[in-house]
Amino acid sequence: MAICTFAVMELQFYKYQGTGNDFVLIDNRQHTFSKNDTKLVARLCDRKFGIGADGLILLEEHPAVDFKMVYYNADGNQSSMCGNGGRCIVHFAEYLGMISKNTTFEAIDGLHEAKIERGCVHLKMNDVTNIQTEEDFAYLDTGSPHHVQLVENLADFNVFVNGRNIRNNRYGKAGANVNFVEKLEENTFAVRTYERGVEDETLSCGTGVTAVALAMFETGKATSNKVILQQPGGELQIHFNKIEKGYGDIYLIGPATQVFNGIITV
Ligand SMILES: N[C@@H](CCC[C@H](N)C(=O)O)C(=O)O
Repeated sequence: MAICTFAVMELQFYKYQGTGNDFVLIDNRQHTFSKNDTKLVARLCDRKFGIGADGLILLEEHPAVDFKMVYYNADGNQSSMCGNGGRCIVHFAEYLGMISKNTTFEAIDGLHEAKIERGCVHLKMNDVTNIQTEEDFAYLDTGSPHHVQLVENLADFNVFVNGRNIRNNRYGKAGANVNFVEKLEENTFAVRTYERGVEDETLSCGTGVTAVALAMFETGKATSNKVILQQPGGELQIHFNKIEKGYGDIYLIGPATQVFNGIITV
């Protein structure tokens, strides 16, 4: 078997981060990037053999709204909604000159509106209607599935071991993302997340902090509809309204930054 392989294609990429959750973004309006190449996505996300990222996002054309977002986890598989990735792709669309300050785009969980204001992307998330609360945790879907659990002394908590156990043992084959939370002050929480598909702790998770804010409000541990979430990668805010069957007008608010761009031969 040959041990040497030759690269065949040059790929323009853009590396982004949103509160430390990092992504490779690709402008795929010309459909040059194959959507079913799990191995290639995993290699591009690999921190030693590739560019390095928690996920990869394709920006594609859409017939009715500004663009379409296609999201892959670092393991190479297409997955459910990514909130931080959603904020990054809005910044990317503005960088490409496709939008100005306001946009509507389609992701796997439907349409999202967003606006860019004073360096922050305000991303509207879908309504959340079903929050399951148990004695010591909550489970809800904010575009992606999330387990939310309060712990003491979050800074010293083993997120990797406990997150992986809960992800594998409680949620079966599909799994879930697992968020550990500590209340810091009224309506401010520290959050650390074990992410499905990355299979590790990430520095931030957008759908995760959305789940935490709603679960804390639902269980009376937050009293405001504006909640601050502090994660290892930085701070995000969630604003929302109580609606008849759950929560609506949910906004994930925070920065999104292009770190570098380049060409990789694949
Ligand atoms: N980092 C994301 C969540 C990405 C999806 C997740 N790993 C899953 O497969 O459920 C975010 O910011 O929301």
